Amino acid sequence: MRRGRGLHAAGAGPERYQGYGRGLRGISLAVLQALEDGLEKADADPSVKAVMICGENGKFSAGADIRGFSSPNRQGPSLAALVSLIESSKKPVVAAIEGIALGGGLEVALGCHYRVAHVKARMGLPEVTLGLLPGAEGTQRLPRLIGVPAALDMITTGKHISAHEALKLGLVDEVVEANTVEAAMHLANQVIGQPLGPRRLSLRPVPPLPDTDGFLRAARLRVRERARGCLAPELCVQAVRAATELPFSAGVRRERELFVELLSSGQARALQYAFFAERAVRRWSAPGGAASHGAAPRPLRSAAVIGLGTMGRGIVTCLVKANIPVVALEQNLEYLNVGRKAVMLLLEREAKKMEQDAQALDFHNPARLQFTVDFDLLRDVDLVIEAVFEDMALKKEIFHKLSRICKPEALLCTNTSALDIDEIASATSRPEQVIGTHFFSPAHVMRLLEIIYGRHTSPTAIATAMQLARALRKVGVVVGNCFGFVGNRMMFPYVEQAVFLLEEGSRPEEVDQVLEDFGFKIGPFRMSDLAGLDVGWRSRQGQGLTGPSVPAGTPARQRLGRRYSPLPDLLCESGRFGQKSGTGWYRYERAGGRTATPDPGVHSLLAQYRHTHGIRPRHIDQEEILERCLFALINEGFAILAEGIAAGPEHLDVIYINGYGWPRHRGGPMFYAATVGLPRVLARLQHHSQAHPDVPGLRPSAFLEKLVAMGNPPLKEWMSYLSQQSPRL
Ligand SMILES: CCCCCCCC/C=C\C/C=C/C(=O)SCCNC(=O)CCNC(=O)[C@H](O)C(C)(C)COP(=O)(O)OP(=O)(O)OC[C@H]1O[C@@H](n2cnc3c(N)ncnc32)[C@H](O)[C@@H]1OP(=O)(O)O
Repeated sequence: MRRGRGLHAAGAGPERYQGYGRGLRGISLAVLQALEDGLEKADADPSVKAVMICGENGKFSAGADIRGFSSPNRQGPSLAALVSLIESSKKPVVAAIEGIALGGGLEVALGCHYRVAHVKARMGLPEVTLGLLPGAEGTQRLPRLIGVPAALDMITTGKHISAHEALKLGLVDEVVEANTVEAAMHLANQVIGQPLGPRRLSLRPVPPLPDTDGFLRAARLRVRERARGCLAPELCVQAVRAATELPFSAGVRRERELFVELLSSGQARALQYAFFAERAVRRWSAPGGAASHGAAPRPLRSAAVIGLGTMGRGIVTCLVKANIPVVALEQNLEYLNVGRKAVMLLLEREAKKMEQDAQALDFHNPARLQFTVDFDLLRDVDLVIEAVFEDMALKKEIFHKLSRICKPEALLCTNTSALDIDEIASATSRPEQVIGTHFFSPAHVMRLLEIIYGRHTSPTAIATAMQLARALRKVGVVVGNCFGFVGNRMMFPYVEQAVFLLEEGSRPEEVDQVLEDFGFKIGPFRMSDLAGLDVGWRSRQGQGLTGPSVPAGTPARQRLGRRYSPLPDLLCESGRFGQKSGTGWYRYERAGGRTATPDPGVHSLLAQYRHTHGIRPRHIDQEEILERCLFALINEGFAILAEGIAAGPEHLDVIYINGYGWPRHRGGPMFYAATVGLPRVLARLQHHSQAHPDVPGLRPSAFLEKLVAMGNPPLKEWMSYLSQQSPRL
């Protein structure tokens, strides 16, 4: 059998037919055409008794070309027609699934009469993650094959399942360890002459449930709750409902209507943008022209983590999960023992979640995970991640020690959320090996890794840190060095606006509600309570914004000539540190509790505060809350782009989606700004800035003004309007 590119249609008889495509980049029109031609020929050729369809290079198919959904020449309908054509073939058609069968690829396999999968193959219908539903009749065939609950789970989550799971569900007929194509040919030869009716999924009834309607109603509520405004999961449920209530052809029509609704919702465009943005950020560039394509990473065979606080514990856990042997270091035995217990607990929980793979973690083996107070054990590791608390002096002391102890090529990472990487690097004799790796809490869960290069960081160090992100299954985003880097720097004006809104008349729960309705996983006040209000308090003390170092006579609501709100400081001074102390912007059931309840104590504190400062509270509507918080954040994003701290708007969006709970179906803050339209963002910032002239965060960035003056160009062209690339890139 000859193998080319793309899905192949081949005869199990003497004639073979094949089609060509673009492999992982999706089923192309050429592949569709070739499959159609092949099938028609096979049907017409009496010497062909059966047909086998396989992919190229060990991959069945990654599905439709995602870029095609936003192009005027959409290929959708012909894919559905092809699936029907396969199913109606008079000769048995067998799918040989190797590697992956995703989306339209799996729908092609569902049109086949039999499916054979390689043991390592993975299958799924990830359309929902792209804001769509399986629109080539997949929502109608899958429930008929594996039942409503399992089909709904696959279709509404988009998860990939293993060959073994697929076999258990009845999605495939056979799983093989050897040659899948040969096994499929063998099966094809065996089934020649057997009746095809029962194998045609469109002719099968959907297996009934005791209460299908109740099940689907509950499922709809569940996905709506989880989706936070994202339409696709709910419409997926509606499509599956159609399969249970309508004949196949009417169900297909309903599927198509729902698909078109999703395609035109704007959310699909945002989610597809996010898909490509996450891939685009893998390509990075740094000062002096260094870039991903020219830099090779060093091997990462072992690592050390310094500091077993919340962040350190999570980082150790993800390194162990990534199969990288770790030395975990604390400053004394007492802290080490506390840290060790916490890490073991985390790993046990992770092992439970991973079920059959748990043994692979092997974390009781000292060769995999070692706890120590001895810096000398860091001598040979390839990578050190320092994760002590945010204290510049302490970090510098540690890095000075590291540069004496570690081997010369070891990568020295600091887990910091805001501190100057160059200053930390200056404590070493090898600043080219020093890099910032900003993990997000909980570090073993959150997908983002902000990677910050300093003035001297080498391209090899950046490439190695990106490799680390990949090994940890995180999305690494390379950014420049400035206070707060990208994520936190954009977060400061957002949180600042949220607090100003409280001064002016809002309540924490109102502001949170508006932002959670927008789609954020958690509003700014719930988030601050979760992170701990003392963290920001300590940082503001360090910056001289609050505490004894503030010069006498400084107005309470002003610092450095700009508006300042002492409200968060007042909360901390009264022992309100958030969840950990049981009170913060909200009240919790106990210290460490997680259920936030609006707190009358905070309401009266706000009333008292406004009275003290002569502020007359006013009603603030949802639009103002949204605009002031979001546009301030976006405005900072434009300043970051103009300064060259990030290579493009996609970087900011990927950071926000993966690290800050920005709703993915809104594509990230910069994509959202483009959706709203830059002229409107500018006009509203101008409006709010006029109302609050002492708030620099609302003053429109020059880059935003320039883009509007240049006619509101599309997001992908923004960076070309910077007069020269910033010195940092
Ligand atoms: C007018 C309306 C009519 C209504 C009728 C509508 C009918 C609808 C018909 C069909 C529905 C079918 C829908 C689909 O099939 S949607 C696509 C579903 N597939 C996916 O979502 C898979 C997406 N891809 C992945 O998850 C991964 O890429 C992977 C698991 C396949 C491989 O992962 P990895 O090895 O990590 O590689 P990369 O992710 O880095 O990918 C490499 C490279 O390939 C690009 N790419 C991957 N998949 C696609 C794709 N499906 N389309 C386009 N491009 C794809 C990816 O972007 C990378 O590109 P690079 O960054 O430029 O290298």
